[in-house]
Amino acid sequence: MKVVIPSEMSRMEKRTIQEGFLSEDLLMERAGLAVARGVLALSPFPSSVVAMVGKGNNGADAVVALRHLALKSIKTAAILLYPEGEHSKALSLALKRLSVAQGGRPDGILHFSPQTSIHKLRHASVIIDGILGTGFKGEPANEVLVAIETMNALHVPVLSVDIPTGLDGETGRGEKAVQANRTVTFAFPKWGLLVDPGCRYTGDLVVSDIGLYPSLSFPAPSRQLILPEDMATLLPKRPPSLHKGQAGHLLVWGGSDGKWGAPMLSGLGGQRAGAGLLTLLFPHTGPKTSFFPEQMIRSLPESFSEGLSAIFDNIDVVAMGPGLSPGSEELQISRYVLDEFSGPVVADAGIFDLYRNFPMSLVRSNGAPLILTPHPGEFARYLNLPVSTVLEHSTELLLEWSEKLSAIILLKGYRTIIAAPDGRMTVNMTGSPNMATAGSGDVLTGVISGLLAQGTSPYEAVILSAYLHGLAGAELAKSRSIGILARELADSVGLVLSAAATEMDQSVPHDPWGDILLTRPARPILPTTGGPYEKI
Ligand SMILES: NC(=O)C1=CN([C@@H]2O[C@H](COP(=O)(O)OP(=O)(O)OC[C@H]3O[C@@H](n4cnc5c(N)ncnc54)[C@H](OP(=O)(O)O)[C@@H]3O)[C@@H](O)[C@H]2O)[C@H](O)CC1
Ligand SMILES: [K+]
Repeated sequence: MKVVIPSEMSRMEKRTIQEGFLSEDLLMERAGLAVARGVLALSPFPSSVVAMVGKGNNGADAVVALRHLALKSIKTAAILLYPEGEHSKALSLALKRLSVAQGGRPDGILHFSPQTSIHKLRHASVIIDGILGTGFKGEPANEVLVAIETMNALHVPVLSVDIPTGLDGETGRGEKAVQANRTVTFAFPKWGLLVDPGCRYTGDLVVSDIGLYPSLSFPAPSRQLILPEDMATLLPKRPPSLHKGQAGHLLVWGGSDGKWGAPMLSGLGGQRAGAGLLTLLFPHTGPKTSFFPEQMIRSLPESFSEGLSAIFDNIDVVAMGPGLSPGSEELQISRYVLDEFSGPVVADAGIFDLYRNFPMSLVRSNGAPLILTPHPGEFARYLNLPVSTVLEHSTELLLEWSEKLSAIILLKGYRTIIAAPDGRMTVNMTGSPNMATAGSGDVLTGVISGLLAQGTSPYEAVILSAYLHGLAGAELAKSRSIGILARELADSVGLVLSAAATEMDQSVPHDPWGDILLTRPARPILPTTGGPYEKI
């Protein structure tokens, strides 16, 4: 599904109006109706609905919604943050119409003051947040901050129009934003609503079609969200005559004393994703058998400088780094893999420590595909940045470094983000807290590599793996929400992959109006920055 940033959305809106396809008035009418439906979904029989109204069209949408509710005999009030003289034209008109629908009630349209508005707000069944939408830039001004704090301090359900006020729709940043129970966004989800920490403020997300000009001639979507319907086209094809030699040979290189399990789990992830053959490459001091009998072991010779080509000759994909401890030999082998091996390489875990003093060297001189799969702690160490910076600026950092390294980068997290050097970005919404267990990330590295081994193209393999890996965790959570093992997660990947290939329900949930409901997270948890990732 296409995902946009606010500036892109405003351009589309302008174009729709310029082309004479729909007027601003009609677009707003549809937006306001969608918000009114959203209010009734939160509270089917509201005693009163109050909207906090800024000066622009976000506020106008909220006022249109109030009019539709007022016409259903629901008690409504618009609380204005700015004097009439500062209102947009559309907002002024929407307020005039609201006043008619309210029968000219004097307490239907009021001015905001923290002291006098609190009573109305506290007794509302739902508060509509129409303070700022896609027009928001920088940090919320003081008067907006006061309004945000007032709303967040109350225990009244909040519905945000388009974007929770204070949230940056381009990056998902927003230290002081409205904590919404539901956000009704228009036409396409905004990137900042989906990524962490923005998703924690959004609540349930409804994407409502407001009838934009069809086939807007914008470039192919640069940002997207993976939905079940995208899966079928991405899955590797397995013809009836397939034999293991055609399903790809994956080599996982990694491990060190105390960490031999990591590459084994990556191998298992690759096998559960369908790789035909799996070899683990260990130093000569490493184990000679795997925990899993289906995995072959190859030991590096004591002096390996000449023997590397024989090892990598018949390999289709290399995954390197799980459990790896950095050293000069490791640097030498990684250089061989990056520069001489011609297939795709997936680099994880120990590789980031290996290259942390010279991050710009983690590139492939032969131009073959490179995929990096750090978690925020690894990415922060690799870039020599605080973890909090990586978490706050994940969108920008991924775009910058994926271009610099000509690599696809997948940043693991509550909402995993994937960036490609050409500027494409994908956010993944599947997952479950039961995946917070050692070896989860190793399995993901394996799943990506396993799909690559079967010929899936790199970007597609990465986004599909993120989706499947999260789905596997969510499926497991149905029977066990705590205490799962990474090997069980790998098993679950195999099951969801099989189900996806055969019988998966490929429709996106939607209500009778056609509004798409994207997520129903538990009561939002406030974001954390830094800390735990530094320890792993
Ligand atoms: N997408 C669509 O097709 C449609 C969207 N609609 C709705 O319109 C809003 C966007 O409306 P817009 O008027 O462009 O912008 P806002 O309402 O979000 O913001 C209005 C003013 O807010 C001021 N501003 C900006 N940043 C801040 C800040 N940090 N603190 C305080 N105030 C801020 C700014 O005014 P200035 O005078 O300060 O420049 C903005 O002008 C969209 O979100 C949808 O809800 C249409 O209704 C239907 C079509
Ligand atoms: K808003």
